[in-house]
Amino acid sequence: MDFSANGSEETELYHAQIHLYKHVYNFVSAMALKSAAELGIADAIHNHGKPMTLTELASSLKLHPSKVNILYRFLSLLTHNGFFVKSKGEEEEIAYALTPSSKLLISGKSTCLSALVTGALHPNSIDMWSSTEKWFNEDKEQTLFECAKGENYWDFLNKDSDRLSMFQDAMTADSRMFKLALKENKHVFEGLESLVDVAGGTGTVTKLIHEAFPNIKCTVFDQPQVVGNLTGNENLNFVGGDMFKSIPPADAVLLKWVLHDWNDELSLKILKNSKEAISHKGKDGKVIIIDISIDETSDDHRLTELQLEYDLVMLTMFLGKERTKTEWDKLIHDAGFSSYKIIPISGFKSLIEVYP
Ligand SMILES: C[S@@+](CC[C@H](N)C(=O)[O-])C[C@H]1O[C@@H](n2cnc3c(N)ncnc32)[C@H](O)[C@@H]1O
Repeated sequence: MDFSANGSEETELYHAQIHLYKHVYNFVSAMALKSAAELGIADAIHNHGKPMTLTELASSLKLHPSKVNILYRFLSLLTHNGFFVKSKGEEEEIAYALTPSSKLLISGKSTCLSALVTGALHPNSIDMWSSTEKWFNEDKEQTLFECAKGENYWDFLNKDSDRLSMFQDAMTADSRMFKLALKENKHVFEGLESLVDVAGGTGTVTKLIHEAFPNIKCTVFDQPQVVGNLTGNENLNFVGGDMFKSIPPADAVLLKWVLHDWNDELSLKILKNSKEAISHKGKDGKVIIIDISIDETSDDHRLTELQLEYDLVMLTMFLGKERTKTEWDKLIHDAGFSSYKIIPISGFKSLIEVYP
């Protein structure tokens, strides 16, 4: 479409329409990506060892012949969106190759994010969005999830072991990416004798820390139903409990992807309990927070958009929030800590070292 009639009212209108439609249909791109993860397209191309033609791909995915053209249409959008690239295969047929983004869907790799894609886009997480109107109009403090399903997300998960494992698998996928951040930020953990990973899930992050620093006594602390059946070794143990009551003592408390689940009042409680847990180390203890820190001055539109989208996910699921630098500053000081340092890691998250 030609918008060369610069500045005309029509041009502005067309731009506005495209902008609006683009945002309306963003969900189609998300769902096409989910289909790619479910079908295992990246695995098929990876296992083939070279770009695959549509026919090869459809046959490897064991699709019914009537679905080959449907696969082609999905691949067209996914290719446009940067998940595949087209090249010329043998006999000049178009073949599809992986890109850095679709390589994140190869199963068995430490960087595989398929479980995050399918978990985040599962009806369990998506259905609630049809209740936003009711949520806005109800005179009640509750999450959108609660408004839609009649119970909070944690109760919903805890009722069904398949749901709980799906959630933990999504978290595990995200946590595995931490390996890179750990490599780049070894100094944060050097010199520690003990560490407690609070709300550490099934321990993916702790295991990576344990691998890199086998001498640190690591504890994964989470709800009893999450860690109850897990066993570790001499320097890696699992403890069930409630972080709002107390946290096991250690030189350092790790809070990865935790504080964004909670509002300021509850986050303060977790931070104060964390301060208590490191109190035996005096000024040498520390709390390590891994979460998003929104930089309001950033001109990276895509990054800020992702961070703000995460903020709405946290709000709707948990009444939690992604915090700006200013909000972190206030929360950390309100919890009684004296100083902190924000280190950007893994693209859109930050590691915040907090000192008593
Ligand atoms: C978003 S997940 C983060 C898991 C992990 N830190 C990670 O990055 O993969 C939040 C975790 O908080 C745990 N949790 C929720 N309430 C808790 C409580 N009261 N005490 C301890 N853990 C809790 C959940 O079981 C879940 O594993």
